Order: sequence, then structure tokens, then C-alpha cells
Amino acid sequence: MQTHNLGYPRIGGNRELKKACEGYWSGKISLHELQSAGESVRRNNWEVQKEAGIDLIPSNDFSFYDQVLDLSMTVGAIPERYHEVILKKGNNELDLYFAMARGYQKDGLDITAMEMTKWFDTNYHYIVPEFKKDQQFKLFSTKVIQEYIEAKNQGLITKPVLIGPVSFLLLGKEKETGFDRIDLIKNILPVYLEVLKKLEDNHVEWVQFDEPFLAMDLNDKEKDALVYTYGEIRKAFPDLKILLANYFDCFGANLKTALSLPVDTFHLDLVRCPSQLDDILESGLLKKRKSLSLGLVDGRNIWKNDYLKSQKLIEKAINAIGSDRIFIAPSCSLLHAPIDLELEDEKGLSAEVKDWLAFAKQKLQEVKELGTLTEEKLAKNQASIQSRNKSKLIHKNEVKERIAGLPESIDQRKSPFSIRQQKQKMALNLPLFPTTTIGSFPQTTEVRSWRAKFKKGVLSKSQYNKNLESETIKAIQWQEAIGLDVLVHGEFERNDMVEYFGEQLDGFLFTKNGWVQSYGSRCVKPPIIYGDVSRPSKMTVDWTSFAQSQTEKLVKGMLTGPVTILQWSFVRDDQPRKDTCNQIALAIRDEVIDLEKAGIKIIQIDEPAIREGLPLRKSDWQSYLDWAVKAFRISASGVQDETQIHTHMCYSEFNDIIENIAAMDADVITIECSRSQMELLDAFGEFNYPNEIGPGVYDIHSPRVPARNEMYALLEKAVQVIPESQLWVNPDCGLKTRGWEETKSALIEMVSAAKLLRESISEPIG
Ligand SMILES: CN1c2c(nc(N)[nH]c2=O)NC[C@@H]1CNc1ccc(C(=O)N[C@@H](CCC(=O)N[C@@H](CCC(=O)N[C@@H](CCC(=O)O)C(=O)O)C(=O)O)C(=O)O)cc1
Ligand SMILES: N[C@@H](CCS)C(=O)O
Ligand SMILES: [Zn+2]
Repeated sequence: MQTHNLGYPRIGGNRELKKACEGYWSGKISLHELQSAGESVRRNNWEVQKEAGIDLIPSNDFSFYDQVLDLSMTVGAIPERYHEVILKKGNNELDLYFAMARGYQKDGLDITAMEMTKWFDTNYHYIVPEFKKDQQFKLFSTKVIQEYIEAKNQGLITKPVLIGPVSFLLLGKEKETGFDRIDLIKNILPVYLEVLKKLEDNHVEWVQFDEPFLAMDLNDKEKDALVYTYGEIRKAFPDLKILLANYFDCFGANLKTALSLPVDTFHLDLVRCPSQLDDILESGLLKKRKSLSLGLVDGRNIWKNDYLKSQKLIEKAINAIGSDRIFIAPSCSLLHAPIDLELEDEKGLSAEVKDWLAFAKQKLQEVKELGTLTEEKLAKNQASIQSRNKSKLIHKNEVKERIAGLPESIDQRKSPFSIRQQKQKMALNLPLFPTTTIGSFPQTTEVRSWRAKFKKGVLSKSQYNKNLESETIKAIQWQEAIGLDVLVHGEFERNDMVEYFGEQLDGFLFTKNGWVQSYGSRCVKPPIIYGDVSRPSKMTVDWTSFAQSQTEKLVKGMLTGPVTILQWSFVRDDQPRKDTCNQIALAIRDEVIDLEKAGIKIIQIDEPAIREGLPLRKSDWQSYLDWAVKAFRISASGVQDETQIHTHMCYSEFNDIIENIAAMDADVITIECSRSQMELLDAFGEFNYPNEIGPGVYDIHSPRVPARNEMYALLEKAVQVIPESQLWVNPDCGLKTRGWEETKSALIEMVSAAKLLRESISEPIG
């Protein structure tokens, strides 16, 4: 048996790449320094994998921002609006690349960024490729070849990783009507062949093609595209060894097509879909000499692998096809795992708990050990597994009893929306097109440094709180001054919208350095849910009440919803996710009720991850949606009719789940909309969505400041779709990643756009 890896985290053990990119963007470091930082991350990653004894190590899994954007650069899918960036004096390929990712607002240019969306059901975001009807492709960036040569020069023959052409096209978006992007397969394939030729010239042995759309529902045309693609690649490169990777779910109905492809190895995610090993072995469709890559080590979670379970799957495969035809691997790229458990000290994670966990580096070790499993290693592993199974830390009777005793009506508001809306209009007295923001204000270096100093014990708790109070007061005063209608406290006390709650809830652990890339240079540190969840005390009431005490205007309470906390944490795997979600929902429900008791009249429960949590196959959607929607409703329904519940979602397509969003029955939903020019709103209009909506008019992912008329134009589009009495005005998402200067300018413009709209509505028609 051989071992291989599908991809390694590229942020660097101490987030070196994040710091280098941000340094380059702010002009603090040179291009050369940025490139050296990249080189050093790659060298280190290759070393770590080599030391772990992995046989086939990936290359081209590194990226300065996103692997899908890298591929858009490789195949020259560069939208026209960026062509000017190339021409501007002093700009290099990376400047163009970053302009596509982040927008470009200098040298007299003002270019919006490309859209960003979720990578399958993960919390990683990719930059959406843009295609036109007559889209031409040509080899533009040779990064994949350069990185292969770079590793080779370091004495390592790597396995370059490329997203396969079918998945690449499907990940993208048609930017004009009248064509289907999968029809571009014939145009794009020659560029892949050119890349493979260059790799072959450099004596490449293996290439990994990721085709994760194999885990989704594919139509016949898409399946035909797969057959065509890999047939052509095989024709052109009869000797190239090809590993075709599918992950995040079963091959399902695509199994027959997949196994017919002329590739050498099929990678299976046996964590998400262990039953597919039987399906494949019993199908009789696996041709002689084809091998299987068994994705046994969970690339999406942090629990130690259960060697006994893995051993059973390995033995089954060996008995059927022999060990020569087997690779051992993680289930997917390790991009989604934190890097190194050894960076955690005992103060954060107790020795008992640490023994239950494996991060990316430890997962490499697991892959290696599974490839050569000895009795001794198995016994040691089973001792850890038993220690976790039997631990007293995990179970809390009072939590289980509360869940078991919940009444049927636990997810019901007192009255239907139409009645609540009237009562809320009376109680809140808001103008037409109320303006608000989504919660966070800039998390400046200063705010973060206070927290860092407080955590290190350099700043006292009272001084830390005083600093946060003064930041909150400034934010409240400033919001009042520019005329926003519903204010927020700014979330300055929060490191992250999930981690902050994880730190306060029982049943959660958090790490010091367990960073995972979320998008570009932005990382998150997902908490670990290891046991039954409960809320030992109020989590947000003090800060919200403090903010409310500073103003006569309404301050919106700000919570993260149960599905999002679940989705953005590493979740225990010893009970169904639904059960864990309900426990979190009750904790949030208690917080909502406490906020109401403290006099807070509007409470937002963010659920940006509801869409992302959808299973990949439509047939599995409804059972997920049923429990996810119910968990949100449990969290939201403990309040009086007059209390207005908001929810917020970003990076989501809503068309196919609009009924379920309506079933959440939030009084107001704010959604990200601006990058898609309000396209996302159509689903709400077509469905006659009954409750109130705030479509985002300001793209908060880009440093560019939208002008009043730009936002006004978006609002004009919105009033075509949504009745006036239901429409709110707000940015796409929170403003924590932005600086104050751009935030202030943009929000002043936004308020002014809302005022203009009010004026235009009040003028008599004709
Ligand atoms: C809304 N989004 C979120 C997602 N997932 C989450 N878990 N949280 C989210 O908010 N998914 C979808 C989107 C993704 N968007 C984002 C947006 C922004 C970030 C982000 O800003 N990440 C920060 C890290 C945030 C954090 O935890 N900050 C800590 C400080 C950590 C730190 O760097 N400390 C420094 C010392 C600081 C100093 O001295 O100045 C250090 O350790 O070296 C905190 O505030 O305490 C990022 O920087 O990447 C993520 C996802
Ligand atoms: N309240 C959060 C939502 C992000 S999705 C924020 O404003 O950052
Ligand atoms: Zn958001």
C-alpha cells in the first residue's frame, strides 16, 4: 500500500501567509518578500509531509488567495474589466490576481471584485469564475508548472493537484444568457492539455484531478463532459498516472460514469460515505489494474482516527483487490483542518482532551500509520478512542433531560407574522426603508491588540472593558450622528462570531492556534464541541445593555444562531448533528429571552451557514432543512410578538431553499446581495416572501467605497421585487474586516441612498 495526501493547509503554522499578504496589500512589504513568504510555506509543507513519510505529496495546493482563482488565472479566464489592471504601470501578475479577488480602487480605476461563494459544504470561500458565451481560454499563469519544478529542485517529485475541468466549469457562473457553461469544455480542455504537456516535459508521474462535483447531482451532459474530458486526456497522455478525487460525499448515481473513466486511481471519501467501498467492490465495475485511494482520515474534523474502524475498511479493500492497488489518504484536502496540535499548550487543551485529537500534521502521521499498522500502534490508538468514549466530560444529564422534555410548541412564536408585524410597527416606530448594519464594526489592530494583551495578562480585565466601552460609545455616537435607524453595539468584544459563543458555552473547547483559512487572508479558529452544550451564564446581555444605555435609539442585540455555531465548529461525531444543534438552540433561546428581559426590542440571530450546511445531494436536503429550520425557530420563539427577530445570511443562493427560509419566520432577514447586483433577491420576489427583507447594498468584502447613486440604483432594483413596507437598507454583512475610514464613508452614502429613496417614494407619481 502507498500513502498520499490531497492537499495541505497553506496559511503557515503561525499564519505567515496571512501576514505577508496583508503586508503586501498595505504596501509594507515588497513583491519579493511576499513571494519569499509563499516559497517558505511551500518548502515547509513539503518537508513536513516528507518527514511524515507520505509517498505522494501534492504540489499546486498552495495558493496566495484561492485555488479556484489560481485556476482562472491558469486558463486565462480573466474578466475584461481587469485587463486595465495588467496595463497599469508597476502592476504584476499577482496584482491582477489580487484585483480579481478584492477589487481595485486606485490609479483612477474603480473595479469591483469577483463574486465569492462557499466551497461545497465548507466554511472555505472561493472566487467564482466568470464565463461568457464565447469564452476563450489560453494558458496565462504557469503556477502549477512552476511549483512542480520548485519542489523538484528541492528533490521532491510531487503530484500536482488541479481542479478538474468539469468541476471548474461547474464552479463558475454564466455572465450572460444563452449558453450553458459546461459547453465550454471543448474550449478549456486544450489549456489543460498544454499544462499536462509542460508537466510531462518535466517528467511528472502523477497528476491529481479534483472533481468534487462527482458528489453532487450531475445531469447527462455533465456526465458526458467527464467522459469526454478524461478520454481526451488519456488519448493525449497514455502513460500519465491520473488520480481522480471525489470528496465530501458518495459517488452515488455518478458511480458508473466515474468508474468508466480512463484514470488510474479513484479517491473515495470514506469518512462521509463509508458504504461506497462496498458499492464499488460489489459493482464489478472497477477494472483490473485500477486502484483505490481510501480516504480514511477525516480532513474536515479534528478527532483522532479510529484505527479499528479504518483497519476493517482497509482489510475489505485488500481482500478484494490486493494491497498493491490501494492508497491510504485523508478523506479530502487537509485545507479544512488546523495545522498542528503540538502548538496547543496544556493550559488551553487538557492532556486528556488533547489525546482525542489530530490536526493536519497529526493526520499525516495517521495516514502513515494506517499504511503500516502494527499491534502496538493499534492498541495505543484504541486507548485514546476508549478514553474519549468513556469520559465523564461529555455527558450532562440535565441537558439531555431538557431536550427530552421539550413541548411540541417550543418552536412556535405566539402569533403569526402579520400580527407581529403590526405590533412591531407600533412598538418600534421606524421609518420607511429603515437603515441598519449587520453587527460588527471594524476590528482594528488596536481593538485586537487590547484583546491580545488582555489574554496575555498584560492588560487588566477592567482596563480591557474600559477600552471596549469607549469604542462602543464612539460607535453608538457615530451611528446616531449619521442617522442610522437601528444601531448595533459593534461586536468589539468578540474575537469571532462563533468562537466568542464557544468560549462561553459548556461543552465547547477552543484552541490557541487552531486556525483554518476561511477566505484569502482571513482565518477562523473553529471551537471544538466535545460534549453536551449548555449556557452557564448570560453571554451578550451586558454589552448590549451597555450600548442601549448610551442612546435613545434602538440597539439591536446580536447573536449567532444554532446552525451556524454548529456548522462553523468542529462537531462531536458521537451523536447526530441534529441533537447537538438542538442543544445549542436552547442555549441561544435562553440568551434571546434574557436580552428581551433586559429591554432589547430587536434581536438578530445570524444564520449565514444554513445554506452551506445543506447536504450535497438534493435527495438529502429536506431532512437537514427540517431540523435546521426547527433549531432556528427554537432559538427565536421564546419572545413576545413585539420583539422583532432578525436573521442574517451571506454567501448564499436562496432560490432552491426559499420556502425553508420563509419557514424560519424571522421578522426581518438581511441578505448579501450587492455583488450579484440584487440577483439573489429574485428568489424572495418570486416566492412573495411574506416577511421583511434587507438586501445588502454595500459589498463589505472589498475596500472600495460604493457611491450613493450606486446603492440607490440597487435599491431601485429591490423595490421592483419587494413591497416598500417590507424593505430594509443595510450592507451585505458585518464590517469587522473593513477600516473605519471606508466604513464611515460607505455608511454615510448608504443612509443618504435610503433618504433619497424615501423622498422619491413620497413624491406624487407623474
Ligand atoms: C462571517 N464569516 C465568518 C465565518 N466563519 C466564522 N467563524 N466567523 C465569521 O465571521 N465564515 C464566513 C465569513 C467569513 N468571513 C470572515 C471574516 C473575517 C474573518 C477574520 O477577520 N478573521 C480574523 C481572525 C479573527 C480573530 O479571531 N481575531 C482574534 C485575534 C487573532 C489574532 O490574530 N491575534 C493576533 C494578535 C493581535 C494583535 O496583537 O494585534 C495574533 O494572535 O497574532 C481577536 O480578535 O481576538 C483574521 O485575522 O483572519 C474571518 C472570516
Ligand atoms: N453579526 C455578524 C454577522 C456576520 S455573517 C457580523 O456583523 O460580523
Ligand atoms: Zn454575514
